[in-house]
Amino acid sequence: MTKISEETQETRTGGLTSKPVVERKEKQKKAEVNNVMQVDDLNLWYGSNQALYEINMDIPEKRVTAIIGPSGCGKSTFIKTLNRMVEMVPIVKTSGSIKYRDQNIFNGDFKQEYLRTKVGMVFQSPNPFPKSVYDNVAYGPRVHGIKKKEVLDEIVEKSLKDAAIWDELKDRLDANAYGLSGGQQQRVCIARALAVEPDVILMDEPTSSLDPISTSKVEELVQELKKKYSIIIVTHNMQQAARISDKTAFFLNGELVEFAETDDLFQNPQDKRTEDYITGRFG
Ligand SMILES: Nc1ncnc2c1ncn2[C@@H]1O[C@H](COP(=O)(O)OP(=O)(O)OP(=O)(O)O)[C@@H](O)[C@H]1O
Repeated sequence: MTKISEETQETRTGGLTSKPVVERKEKQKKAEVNNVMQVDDLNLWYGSNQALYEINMDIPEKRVTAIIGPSGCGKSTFIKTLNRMVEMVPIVKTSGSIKYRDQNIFNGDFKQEYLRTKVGMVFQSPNPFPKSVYDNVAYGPRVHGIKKKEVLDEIVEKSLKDAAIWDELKDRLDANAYGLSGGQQQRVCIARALAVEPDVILMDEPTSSLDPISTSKVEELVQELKKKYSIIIVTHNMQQAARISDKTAFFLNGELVEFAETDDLFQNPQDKRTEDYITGRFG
């Protein structure tokens, strides 16, 4: 049973990024997929309020994994747990384990700085520093001790190219990032995340504040980025999840209700709650 109509599928793709469903499925079947992160029995509490319940999830390498679900279901909490940013809230407690490349990130000897380098994050609203485009992108490498101008130049160029914004900005590297459009700012923030050579990129509703053209640029970029990086993207927009992700996780009230290949989840959901959500009966 097709849950999203042909017409919606046409509208949502706009002919930009999607491949025929059958072709995509074939590709996925052929490809051997490793996991970059593995979440086991994860629970999380804000003080006495439990926000995540017994989450088990293997996150595939070099794929786009979408997290969907109604407001307050724990999507942001979940992805911020993957790089332990959630623990910036002092009342947070967790149990269970999250492995990044087979090492438990909650272990005392797992360096948080290393985790944040390897598991980068892009936020809902573009948040460039009030500095030049160049300094924004060079910020992380400088913090990591890279000082040589030639090396920084190379990193800045490569990161902006990988974020598909080099051509637009190569003559404006000294311009203040605040003066860019929202969509350009978001791609500079993606370049800033890429500059420290992450492995996983967490994106928390990265297009929710962008116009449709900037949104489609970021969506196209995500398709490019997954060739090198593993991407986990929170989105309120089910059409976006269907357009750009390989796997989708549906969260509800802090539980992971269903996690499947995106086409399967949208076309043949196994749980009634998933079906009700994707067909718009709630949320
Ligand atoms: N800093 C915090 N302190 C206490 N409770 C919090 C905090 N952040 C989130 N929560 C609670 O945790 C639960 C999950 O929130 P979270 O923001 O992860 O959901 P979400 O699915 O990302 O929502 P939205 O789609 O609205 O962004 C909610 O009940 C929320 O109130």
